[in-house]
Amino acid sequence: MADVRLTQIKKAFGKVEVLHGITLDIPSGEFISLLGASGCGKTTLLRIVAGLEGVTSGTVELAGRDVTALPPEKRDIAMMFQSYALLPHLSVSENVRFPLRMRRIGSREEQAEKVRDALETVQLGHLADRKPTQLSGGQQQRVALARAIVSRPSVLLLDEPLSNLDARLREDMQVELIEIHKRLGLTTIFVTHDQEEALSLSDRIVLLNGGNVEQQGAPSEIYTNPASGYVSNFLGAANLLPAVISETGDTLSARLEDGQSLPLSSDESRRGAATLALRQEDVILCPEGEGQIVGEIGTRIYLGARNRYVVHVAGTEIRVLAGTETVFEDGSRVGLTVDPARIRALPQS
Ligand SMILES: Nc1ncnc2c1ncn2[C@@H]1O[C@H](COP(=O)(O)OP(=O)(O)OP(=O)(O)O)[C@@H](O)[C@H]1O
Repeated sequence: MADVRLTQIKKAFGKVEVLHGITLDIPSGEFISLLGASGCGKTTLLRIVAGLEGVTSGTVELAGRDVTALPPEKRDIAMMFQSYALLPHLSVSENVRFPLRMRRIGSREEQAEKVRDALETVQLGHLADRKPTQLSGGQQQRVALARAIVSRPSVLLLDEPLSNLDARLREDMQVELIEIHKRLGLTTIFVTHDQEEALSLSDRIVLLNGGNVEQQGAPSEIYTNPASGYVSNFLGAANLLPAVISETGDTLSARLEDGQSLPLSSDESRRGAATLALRQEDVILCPEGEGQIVGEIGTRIYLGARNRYVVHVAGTEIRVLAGTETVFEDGSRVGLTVDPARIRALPQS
């Protein structure tokens, strides 16, 4: 059964409609990410699930119960925000206990035990008596997470919870989130505008665009099968090249704007004007004349274990991730090869 069911959710602020009829079923225990550019409506949708924002029309059901008209405290959910808002005058354990006190959940002893459990889960048991100001940013974030999970809500809502952390801490917290999710099995809705974070954490990604669902699916599915140029572009993974697809005898090829052609897999069903999506790691650079097409190196960006090249090809620029064994100099002509099975043909954008 779906743990969270959103049906035709519309939301307007004044005369401006920002959600245009979102329908989503989230099964129990799933980790789902709402991904999308700033202003696409992610936070508004999350606040609607939490009950912090009303809907203009549509329904919110939690565990089969219509909660559309219920206030947040009557919904079995917890939310963790980007600004984790710990109470500075309370100790770590008192902060974590706070929602239990507010909702009058359990006796004092039961509350103390739940707090200990939650702090152990985020590995902060040893800091229970500290004040938030005596903690690092990452530790404060973990206290906020403990506070969100202490009442064992059936649904956990996370609004960009890692965006205030530096890159290293962020990675640690991502791993921790995955582990906690596995251990507790909470249905989790995670809002982010960071595609890598969404790809690495989620069972399913829902990509929003301007208040509509643009595409949803497992991370690998969305990554390898973007339904539109927008998705492909948003995932930051693919280069988009205009092309015309045609068949000559048994061979299928895509003619680029400068007349060069790339072979396509015979499985490709699209014909005519299209947009090719080539992922940066799928384009192989080689000496000019050895590739399927030619281009010219614009810039090389050194990334440590890899190089990223900007390559001018067919009147546009594409990005290519390559190893460091061979270095191609700026301005040199190169060949480019792509396995036809790795090329996606999207509608013309
Ligand atoms: N209380 C409000 N009153 C009026 N407009 C609002 C209100 N809250 C949000 N909006 C508008 O609704 C749209 C969606 O906002 P929302 O915060 O949901 O986007 P978001 O995808 O979470 O963006 P971000 O990643 O920047 O937080 C935006 O255009 C925003 O300006």
